[in-house]
Amino acid sequence: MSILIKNAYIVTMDKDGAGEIENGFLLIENNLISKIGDNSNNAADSISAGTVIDAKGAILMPGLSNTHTHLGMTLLRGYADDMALQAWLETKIWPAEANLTAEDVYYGSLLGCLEMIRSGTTAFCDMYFFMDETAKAVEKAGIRGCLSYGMIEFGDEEKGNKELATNEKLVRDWQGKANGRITTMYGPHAPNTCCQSFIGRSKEAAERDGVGVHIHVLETEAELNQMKENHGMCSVHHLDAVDFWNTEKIPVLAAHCVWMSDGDIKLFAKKGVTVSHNPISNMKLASGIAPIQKMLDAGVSVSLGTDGCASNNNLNLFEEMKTAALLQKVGTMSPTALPAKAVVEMATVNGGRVIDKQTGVLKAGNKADMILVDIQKANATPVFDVYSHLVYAAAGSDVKTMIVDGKILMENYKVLVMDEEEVMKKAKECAFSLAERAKPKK
Ligand SMILES: O=c1[nH]cnc2c1ncn2[C@@H]1O[C@H](CO)[C@@H](O)[C@H]1O
Ligand SMILES: [Zn+2]
Repeated sequence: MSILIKNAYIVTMDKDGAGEIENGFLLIENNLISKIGDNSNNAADSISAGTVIDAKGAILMPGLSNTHTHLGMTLLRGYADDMALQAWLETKIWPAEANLTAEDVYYGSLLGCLEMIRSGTTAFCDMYFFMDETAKAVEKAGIRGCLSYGMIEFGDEEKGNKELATNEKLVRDWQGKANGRITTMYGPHAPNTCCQSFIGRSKEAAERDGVGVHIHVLETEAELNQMKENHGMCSVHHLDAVDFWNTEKIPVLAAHCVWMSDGDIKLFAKKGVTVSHNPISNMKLASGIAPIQKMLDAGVSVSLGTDGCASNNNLNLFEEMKTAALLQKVGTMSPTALPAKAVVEMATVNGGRVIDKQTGVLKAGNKADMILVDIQKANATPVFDVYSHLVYAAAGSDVKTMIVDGKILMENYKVLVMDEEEVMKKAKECAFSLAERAKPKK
């Protein structure tokens, strides 16, 4: 199987390599990129391929990576808004989740995959329940998923053992499946919903199994205050005591990181932790503004995430890129903070690196995960600077074609891997039935 894409404006995101190629070609053989180059002299004409895509009028770039989602929560899009995080979780979200079924999570996940395909996201890191169902949805949709089970034990050892066993089963059953598109992590939920020793144990299990860890950390000021009151230190230092941030053996992914001190940032830089910045969720729940420019200056690898659809309320990383840039500028009162190219790097290179080292950059030998962004549109006229266009003017709905692992998932706006109408219909049925079951009993 080979695919040749030609006449594209290629944004490789390869710092040491090709950079941008105004009129380029890219050859895919099986699931890998085998060649990439300049086509202004029609060099691609001598290459034969099974499928040829003429990408004139489009940007070819690495697919985006969404490093923090709860995919099953797409069913709860718009279910509870305009609330503070703790009240939102305790009075609305957790009671609804208590009624979730496997079928709900399957269709919620499939709907999430569909939305990601339509808006340019080729890979994501998830933390939720019924993860077999999310894995099945990822298998069908053709994208790349790094799946963790959201473990919550509230200091209860017996519950903790069960939670660890459930996550372990996910790792055993799915790690490396679907030609490596499905990978797994351990997902201790947060430092204020899991105790320190449990989080330490989940890190040990992850190292034993050779997979990463994914956690929420310092999302709210309330968490910071609670940790200081109960343990005399912030969540980052509390978990450093069990060596949680050590990335020598496995990747460590920390979502939110809004209330990080300068010392926390230094520690993350030194340890090599990947941060998932979720600006829209942080704004919607009024959690605060994460110090992203400071993190980048300190050398922390920062990626982008949407969080679940109940706190965003979509999975559109183009919106997230623009919001990230704007929020940093207003947060630091500096218009030069978080410039466009740095944001694109977060959504591609940095996110890709934590999911699969062979993704996030278009270069020979990497996996063939990429998108075509349509620029024959009013909102793309003119394009002076491609990064500025992608962050400030482009929309998720401008993504016209997606290839993951060498397979075309969407071509010229047509999704090839599922019946869209059917998926939306089923997801809607599941969502309304779930809301009905979650109503308080009289
Ligand atoms: O922003 C958030 N902060 C903390 N928890 C969250 C957030 N969004 C979703 N969940 C919750 O995390 C668990 C995942 O396993 C779920 O209970 C989900 O509702
Ligand atoms: Zn979350």
